Amino acid sequence: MAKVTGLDGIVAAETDIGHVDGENGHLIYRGYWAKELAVHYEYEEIAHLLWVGKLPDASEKQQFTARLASSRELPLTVRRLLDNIPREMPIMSVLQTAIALLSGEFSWPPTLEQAISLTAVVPTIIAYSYRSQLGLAPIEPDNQLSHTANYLYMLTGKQPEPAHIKALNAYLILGMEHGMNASTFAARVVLSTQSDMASAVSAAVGAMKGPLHGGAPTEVIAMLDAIGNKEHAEAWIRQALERGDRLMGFGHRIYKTRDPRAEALRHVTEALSSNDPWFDLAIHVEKTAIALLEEYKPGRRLYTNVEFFAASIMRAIALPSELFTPTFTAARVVGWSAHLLEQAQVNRIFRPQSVYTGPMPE
Ligand SMILES: CC(=O)SCCNC(=O)CCNC(=O)[C@H](O)C(C)(C)COP(=O)(O)OP(=O)(O)OC[C@H]1O[C@@H](n2cnc3c(N)ncnc32)[C@H](O)[C@@H]1OP(=O)(O)O
Ligand SMILES: O=C([O-])CC(=O)C(=O)O
Repeated sequence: MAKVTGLDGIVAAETDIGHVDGENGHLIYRGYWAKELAVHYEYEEIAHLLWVGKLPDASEKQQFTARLASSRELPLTVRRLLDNIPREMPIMSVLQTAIALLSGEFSWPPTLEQAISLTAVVPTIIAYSYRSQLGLAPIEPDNQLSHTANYLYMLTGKQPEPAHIKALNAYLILGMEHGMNASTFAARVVLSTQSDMASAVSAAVGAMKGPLHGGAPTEVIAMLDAIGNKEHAEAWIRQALERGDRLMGFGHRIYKTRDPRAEALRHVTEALSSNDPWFDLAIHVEKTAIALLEEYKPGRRLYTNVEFFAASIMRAIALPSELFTPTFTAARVVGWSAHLLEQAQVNRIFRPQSVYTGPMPE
């Protein structure tokens, strides 16, 4: 019998939120192409779409944006925690701990209000923790700025460039939702025990940080730095594949063609990075890697995933690599909480089976 691993092909839930069509390379959020939403709408509007089920009209958008902005401040308990946590703790671990702390104020069943307050506070926790690691004073949120602009502002203390806001907004929207990926599944499993939304999101953050999931873009930068220039790309990738290493930013359980988010992010990055030799190298490495993956892993259909160009876009807007996975988390918290609201509507505890392969008693 074939080894049972990874729940490959198993349907764990029905959802109205997002659809990942892996054969055709399509991603749909509640009936809309995600790649279109990313360039025509703002973070707040797509959060509304994913949580409430429809795009907001102008007055709904205004009210909803104000609601989200008014929840950005850190609760005192979280501020105290962040002031006392060791500085060298990775930001994802800080985030996981801070969200777990908030679970004391959350209870079953999950609500839209809870989704708003968690989503609003995640960028503040990231920026507070990032600045504290650098020995810098925190920047209070500016409620006149959009969710995306305020995140960049809290990181740097400077008014962000419009082109950076636009690019980050597109990335955050494309990162919000992706069906039953590992972190969303983890969140739904925790909530299915009638635990609270913050505990479920804290578990999702733990799943997100692994290098096979949301931790990959940092490794993409490391790979490109190690390759260094176009002339070394082929030899470097061959050696990696011969050692049995995985190329970060390539391969996907569902996409058997190019991830549509990679395509969309490549276009957004191109607009910011014309004449950037690093981006030129990234394009060359992508092409070389796809060809070599087919040579070393024939028939596995391994293509670029979102993380390859997530790394490029975050680098292009001058985010340091330790912020890559936290920034992805600031996007995905919307999808997690949308799934948790949905899970509560149809809840039944998740309890798959295992096949016992150990010895039996004498
Ligand atoms: C937001 C996201 O989470 S996007 C994904 C981000 N993660 C990465 O970029 C990490 C690199 N990619 C991977 O490790 C994988 O492709 C995953 C984790 C994304 C998907 O894994 P799975 O669907 O379980 O694929 P699985 O591990 O079964 O791989 C199938 C085959 O392709 C190979 N393969 C898969 N991805 C890669 C890769 N990136 N580099 C080299 N080989 C790979 C495997 O070694 C395996 O080969 P085999 O048949 O000889 O054993
Ligand atoms: O769907 C997956 O398995 C991983 C992924 O791309 C995501 O979570 O965005």
